Amino acid sequence: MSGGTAGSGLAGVTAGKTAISTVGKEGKGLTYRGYAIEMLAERASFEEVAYLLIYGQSPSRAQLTEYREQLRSLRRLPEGLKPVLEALPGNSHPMDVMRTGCSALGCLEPEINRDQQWDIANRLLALFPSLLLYWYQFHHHGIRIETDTEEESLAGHFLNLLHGESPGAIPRRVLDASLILYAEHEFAASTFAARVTTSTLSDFYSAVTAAIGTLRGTLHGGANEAAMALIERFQEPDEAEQGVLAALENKEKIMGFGHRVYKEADPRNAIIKDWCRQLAERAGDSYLFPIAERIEVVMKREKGLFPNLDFYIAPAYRFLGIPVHLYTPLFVCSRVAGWAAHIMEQRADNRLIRPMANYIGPEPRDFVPIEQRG
Ligand SMILES: CC(=O)SCCNC(=O)CCNC(=O)[C@H](O)C(C)(C)COP(=O)(O)OP(=O)(O)OC[C@H]1O[C@@H](n2cnc3c(N)ncnc32)[C@H](O)[C@@H]1OP(=O)(O)O
Ligand SMILES: O=C([O-])CC(=O)C(=O)O
Repeated sequence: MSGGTAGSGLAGVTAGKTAISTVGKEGKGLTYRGYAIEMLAERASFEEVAYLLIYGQSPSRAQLTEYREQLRSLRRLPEGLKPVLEALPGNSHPMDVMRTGCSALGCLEPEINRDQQWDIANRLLALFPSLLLYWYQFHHHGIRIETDTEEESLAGHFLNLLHGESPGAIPRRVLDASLILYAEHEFAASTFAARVTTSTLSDFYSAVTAAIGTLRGTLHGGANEAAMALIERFQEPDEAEQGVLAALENKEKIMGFGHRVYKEADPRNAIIKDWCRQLAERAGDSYLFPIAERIEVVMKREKGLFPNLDFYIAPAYRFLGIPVHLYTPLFVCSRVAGWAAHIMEQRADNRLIRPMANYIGPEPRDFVPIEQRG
C-alpha cells in the first residue's frame, strides 16, 4: 500500500506474513498449520491444538502426555495474585479481570529474557481458567477455591472449577471442541494488537494484555455475550423474528452475524451449531435453539448474512451452565494459544509495525496564547 490510503478499517489489506493459519483462502477455508479445522475439531484435543500452534508441529503421543502433565502442573495461582483478584470488585466485567490478572502476573512472574516465552505461553494457558474462576467463586459464592484439579483437560478443569464437580463426557467434549474452534484466527483484531505490541520489543504479558482488551469489544470476541443477550430477549421464534426485524429497521447490528474475511459462511459455525443442536436435544430444549435458528433464517433472508462462531457458541455455553459473562473470557482461555504463536512469530522476524495516516485536520495556523483568547 505505498502512497494510497488503505480501505477503512484496513479491510482487504494484507498486513504481513504468517505460517500459523489460513482464514477464508479459496479452497483452504480455516486451517491451523495446514490442518483443516473440521478434522481438528473432530479428532484432536484442545491441548494437542495448543501444542501445534505454539510449537509449530503436532505432538507425538508421548509429547502430548508430557504436555498435558506440564499444563496441569502450572494451574496453581501464585500467592501474590490472590489478593489482587480479591481486591477487584465483584461486579467487574470478567474480561477486565482477565486483563488485570494477566497484567498483574507480568509483575509477579516477569519476562526477563526471550527464552522464557514458551514457559510463559504455557503458564498463561494453564492459569487463565484458574485466575478467572478464583475471582468468580470468591466474589459470587464467597469461597476461596483450590485451583489445581486432577482434570486432564483444560475444558474439564474449567467446568470442574465452575461447577465444583468433575463434568460428564459430553459437556467436556463440547467445551473442548469450542476451545479448538476459538484457538486461532490469523490477523484478527486482538492478534494484530498483540503483534503491534510485540513489534515494539515489549514483553509477552503486555502483548497478551493488549490482545485481551481488544477481544473484549462486541465487534470481536464480546459478540458471544451480546448474542446471548439478544437470544434471551425472546420467548419463542415468532417473537424473535419480529424483534430482529425491528432491530434491523433501526439499523442495529445483530451480534454474532457477519465477518470481515468470510463472505459466505464461517466454517466453524456448522461445527458448533451441530454441537449446540445435540445439547439442546439432551436438555429437552424447546425454545433457545429454535429461536437461534429463526434468527439465522431472518438474517439470511433480510441481509444475506450468516452466523459466525460467536452466535451458536452462546446457546451452547448456556446448555453447559456457563454464566454469560464468562463467555468472552473463555475465548481468551483458548485464543491465548494463537496469540502466543503470533507473538513468537513476530519476534522471529520483527520490524516495528507503524503505518501512516492521511491527515485530514486543519491547515497550519497561528497559535494564539490563552491570555489573548476570548
Ligand atoms: C469471533 C469473532 O470475533 S467473529 C466477529 C464477531 N462480531 C460480531 O458478530 C459483530 C457483528 N458483526 C459485525 O459488526 C460485522 O459483520 C463485523 C465487525 C464482524 C465485520 O465488519 P465489516 O467487515 O467492517 O463490515 P461492516 O460492519 O462494514 O458491514 C457491512 C454491511 O453489512 C452490515 N452488517 C454487517 N454485519 C452486520 C450485522 N451483524 N448485523 C446487521 N448488519 C450487519 C453493515 O451494517 C453494513 O451494511 P451497509 O453496507 O448497509 O452499511
Ligand atoms: O477473524 C476475525 O476478524 C474475527 C474472528 O473470527 C476470530 O478472531 O475468531
